Amino acid sequence: MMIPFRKMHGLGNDFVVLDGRAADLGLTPRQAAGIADRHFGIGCDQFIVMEPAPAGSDVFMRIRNPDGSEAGACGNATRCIASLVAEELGKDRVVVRTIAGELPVERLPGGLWRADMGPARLGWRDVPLREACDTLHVPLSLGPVGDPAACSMGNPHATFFVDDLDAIPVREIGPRLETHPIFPDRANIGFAQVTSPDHIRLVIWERGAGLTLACGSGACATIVNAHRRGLTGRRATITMPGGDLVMEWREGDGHVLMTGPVATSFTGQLDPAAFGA
Ligand SMILES: N[C@H](CCC[C@H](N)C(=O)O)C(=O)O
Repeated sequence: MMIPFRKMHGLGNDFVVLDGRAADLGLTPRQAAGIADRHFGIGCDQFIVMEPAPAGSDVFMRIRNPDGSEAGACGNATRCIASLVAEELGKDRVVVRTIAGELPVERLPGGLWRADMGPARLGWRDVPLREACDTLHVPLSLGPVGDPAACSMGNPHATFFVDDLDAIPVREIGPRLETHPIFPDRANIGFAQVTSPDHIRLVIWERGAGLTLACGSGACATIVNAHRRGLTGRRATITMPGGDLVMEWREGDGHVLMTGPVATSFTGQLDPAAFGA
């Protein structure tokens, strides 16, 4: 049985998007992993399925990494899915629901979308961490990095602030930090170089996906952790290999606003049975 898919990305953080709203697609984790495989499948950083909208939202977004793990947040995909549903509904503002909450997203001029990614969760149990500790200074170091700040955006993030981002061996230390026992659910690992009070360079080793060109929830965690550390204001542009996101950690409710582009690369049809049982 052939089913339609859409290949999308946000700053090169790419997704295969399927629509499971009319009927459960019945995909197995093995089929999802096969579709996400860059050699034997279509290839993507995350595998996204749209599911029926719970009350108070316009769509439910199910997020899986290529390793099959489910995630509670995906900022770049949130903008992409919002743009699809907004077009369908003829609206400029929609609500995307994930397992972590309701995310209002609005269309801005110039093809940009601003997502309210909800509040940053700052407690050690929120991240989560293995034991009680100050999430502003997590007792962890490896090679040239150490002393990260940690928070959750519905998924776990640790941010290492560095002086020279280009000197960090991300591919070597990223996977070791992702799976460090201090993170019982693993973690997305951000390496951030603050270049001014309103600009940060960021590279992310993503949980369950590895090195990506951009990470929306990672950018959210970075602006939060940078401001908590007194390194930036509440607003900053975050430059990742795939491009820029404009970020704000809003005063008052502590929600994180993320503004950036969306793109469709191509659409097609696929047969799930071709990717295993
Ligand atoms: N790898 C992440 C999910 C995708 C996050 C990223 N693509 C984004 O844009 O936020 C995790 O396991 O929590």
